[in-house]
Amino acid sequence: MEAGVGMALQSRAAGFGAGRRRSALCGGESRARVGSLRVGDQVASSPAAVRARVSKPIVTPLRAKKSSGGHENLHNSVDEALLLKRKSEDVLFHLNGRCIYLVGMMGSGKSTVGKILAEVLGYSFFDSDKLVEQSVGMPSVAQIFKVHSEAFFRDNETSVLRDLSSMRRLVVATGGGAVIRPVNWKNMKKGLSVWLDVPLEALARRIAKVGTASRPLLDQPSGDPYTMAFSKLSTLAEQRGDAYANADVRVSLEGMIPQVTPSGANSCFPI
Ligand SMILES: Nc1ncnc2c1ncn2[C@@H]1O[C@H](COP(=O)(O)OP(=O)(O)O)[C@@H](O)[C@H]1O
Ligand SMILES: O=C(O)C1=C[C@@H](OP(=O)(O)O)[C@@H](O)[C@H](O)C1
Repeated sequence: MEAGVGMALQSRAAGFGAGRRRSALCGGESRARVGSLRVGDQVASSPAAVRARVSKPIVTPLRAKKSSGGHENLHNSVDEALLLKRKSEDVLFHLNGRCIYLVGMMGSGKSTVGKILAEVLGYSFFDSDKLVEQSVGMPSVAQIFKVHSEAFFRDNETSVLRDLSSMRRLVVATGGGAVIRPVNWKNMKKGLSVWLDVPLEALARRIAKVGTASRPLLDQPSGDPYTMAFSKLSTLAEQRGDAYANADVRVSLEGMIPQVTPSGANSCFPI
């Protein structure tokens, strides 16, 4: 593992919060750390540990927060939690410790969905953009593009994905452009790749809502944010062609479009 990326993984892991994850991710240096994660995984994969991990899905609190309350909502939440628990046990069995890589265009929800998925599965979550920022020692992807170049960012992204690919039980939100390099696919294919396929209109709406400052490929000095984002996203989608379709699984959000409100797309939660 290269020193920079190793450091980034270590500091990200150290900040991961819950003691359970800290003990799985912390300990040893660079390669040794990856090794210790594997050992921790085997321990944490016992049926009892898996049950403990999936007993507290976070989708329930998300729903509960958005609802107006009352018994019906509480019952829905309990049913959902049970359903989710059963599904996650099923998925965990088939995954057998392999990582999940979320791919998709900017704004497709890789980070948002990735955090939820990791929580539900009892996996650790990593955002490859954040790891690149940490390994380069810069606060944002935008700054890396500005001070260095897109090529420099892509090289670091490739290093991060290579390092992550030797680990287990992770959900990784990749950068939207990670799919353009075959070497990244070689690494992501060690796990299960999932393409969040969201229509460009919804992406542009989401991005216009939060602004383009953190996404240098979409950042424009002037113009209507929705129109500019839509136009750039269309060009990128065309350039990337079928690259996303290399993924093992495609989750299409086409059917969710009617639920997207003009004021924001949050009515889509949860996927
Ligand atoms: N399923 C969803 N429904 C509605 N909005 C979403 C959904 N997923 C993500 N978003 C919103 O879209 C924006 C971009 O999401 P994010 O997870 O950062 O995407 P990515 O990591 O793929 O670039 C965020 O403001 C997020 O709240
Ligand atoms: O599509 C792309 O080329 C990019 C997507 C971004 O990540 P998100 O998809 O998380 O926004 C980030 O890696 C960088 O700005 C380039």
